[in-house]
Amino acid sequence: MKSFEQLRRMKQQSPLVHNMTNQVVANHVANGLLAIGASPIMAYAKEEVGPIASLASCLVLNIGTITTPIFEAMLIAGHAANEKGVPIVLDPVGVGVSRYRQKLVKTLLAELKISLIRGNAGEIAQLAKVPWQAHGVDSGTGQYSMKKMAQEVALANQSVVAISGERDWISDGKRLASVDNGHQLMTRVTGMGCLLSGVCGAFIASHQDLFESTLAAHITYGIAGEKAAMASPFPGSFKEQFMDQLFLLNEGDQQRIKASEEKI
Ligand SMILES: Nc1ncnc2c1ncn2[C@@H]1O[C@H](COP(=O)(O)OP(=O)(O)O)[C@@H](O)[C@H]1O
Ligand SMILES: Cc1ncsc1CCOP(=O)(O)O
Ligand SMILES: [Mg+2]
Repeated sequence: MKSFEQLRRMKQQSPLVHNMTNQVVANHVANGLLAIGASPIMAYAKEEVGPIASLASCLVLNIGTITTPIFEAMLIAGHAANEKGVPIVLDPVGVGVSRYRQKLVKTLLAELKISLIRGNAGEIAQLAKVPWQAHGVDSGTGQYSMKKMAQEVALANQSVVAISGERDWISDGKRLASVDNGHQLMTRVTGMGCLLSGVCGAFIASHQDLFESTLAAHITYGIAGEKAAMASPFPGSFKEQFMDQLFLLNEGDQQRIKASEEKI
């Protein structure tokens, strides 16, 4: 796994990541992307999202506080990105909480070519149509195999799928990997999944292989979480430490990798 080589390449390129994210986390996502070495831009107006998505290195669509005008702008941005071959990440935040979100996500998946669908177990379970007790925007609980869910949703949508949690699962339908890096405190700060979606976008933008770059993003992000938790055991200071650790990630952290690829 050449995760840190990919991190270095990403930093060199400093990809422009166009985020159409939610109101809760926009600042957190922009700061995290800057800390790790990417270049964020947030833009939502239908009049400008097409040109911005066309010149970006990646487009991230996050439905966390979606409204109909933003949804319509996402379609414009998405079509522009697809036309130029700009990869799209979809974070279906809380897709299980309302029929409205389900309908919007269905349309996004039908109309756009999405490179990566990244969400927690509750969100991906909703897309997989398997029983799950999601808890608002949090993952909740369920019995269905996460690795099966990742594979199935990847095959159904012809995209890479990443499910986050204590163990992350990444699949493109043919390959499957798990990542055990990360720390429980990451669930005590809002926007940690949303920022991960942005970071995945930055890695994908800088590498040819979607599966490998998604894996590298999860590994490095999880390691930053572990290092931040060593320095601060409480959510407020953890959040600040986490930003610092995104900035400090380097090849010396290689030995912290806890990930494996499985044959399927
Ligand atoms: N229990 C946990 N232990 C370790 N890391 C976790 C745990 N839960 C989530 N993470 C990490 O936190 C990050 C955000 O994941 P998650 O909380 O599932 O996303 P979301 O905020 O979208 O629900 C990921 O990097 C994931 O690996
Ligand atoms: C709390 C909340 N409500 C709507 S979006 C949002 C943020 C979700 O962030 P994350 O999925 O990264 O935990
Ligand atoms: Mg989330």
